[in-house]
Amino acid sequence: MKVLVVYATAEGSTAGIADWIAGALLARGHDVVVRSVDEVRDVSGYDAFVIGSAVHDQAWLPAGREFLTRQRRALRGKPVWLFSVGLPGALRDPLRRVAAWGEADVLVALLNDVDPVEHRLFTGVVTAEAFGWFGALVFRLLGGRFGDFRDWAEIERWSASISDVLAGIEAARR
Ligand SMILES: Cc1cc2nc3c(=O)[nH]c(=O)nc-3n(C[C@H](O)[C@H](O)[C@H](O)COP(=O)(O)O)c2cc1C
Repeated sequence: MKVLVVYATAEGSTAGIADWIAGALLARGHDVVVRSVDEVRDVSGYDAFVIGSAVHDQAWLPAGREFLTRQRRALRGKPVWLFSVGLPGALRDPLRRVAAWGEADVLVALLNDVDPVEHRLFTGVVTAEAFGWFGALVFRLLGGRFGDFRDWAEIERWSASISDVLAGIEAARR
């Protein structure tokens, strides 16, 4: 099975997560290609998909949403995993929990186009520069922290679970 890992990023941390997932699948013997959504026109050669986007204003980046809409017919009937990259891990409770609840809203907006096996929300890299001075000030006042919050162990575990499902599908086809 040929797997496409594809991502939409503004600042690069989603690309890093996509690269990690692709590497983890490759290490488990899968045939994997990793690309930005802007680089992919035709997905007909792929059998499974891991698709991720950074979250801005509680929604996927337009390039990520457009990819799903553009490819919805090609994705139908194929296993698709979705991941979103936001900032819950950069906040403290109770705001962290409120931000994590937003996962449902982010996901619901995607379900018109795709019926995923699973969706995960990861925390990415949060920088003051990306927010601008006012946004950064508000974020700090809310108790937010800047930094790289990507949890590689969690991402590795998720990649391993994807690999197990792919292996099961491959075994059933033999
Ligand atoms: C303008 C802006 C808006 C954002 N809005 C949200 C949001 O609504 N929810 C969230 O969880 N994270 C939000 N974030 C945080 C980013 O999703 C997070 O920093 C992520 O790691 C960015 O991924 P990227 O480096 O691939 O662009 C926002 C970041 C920026 C710069």
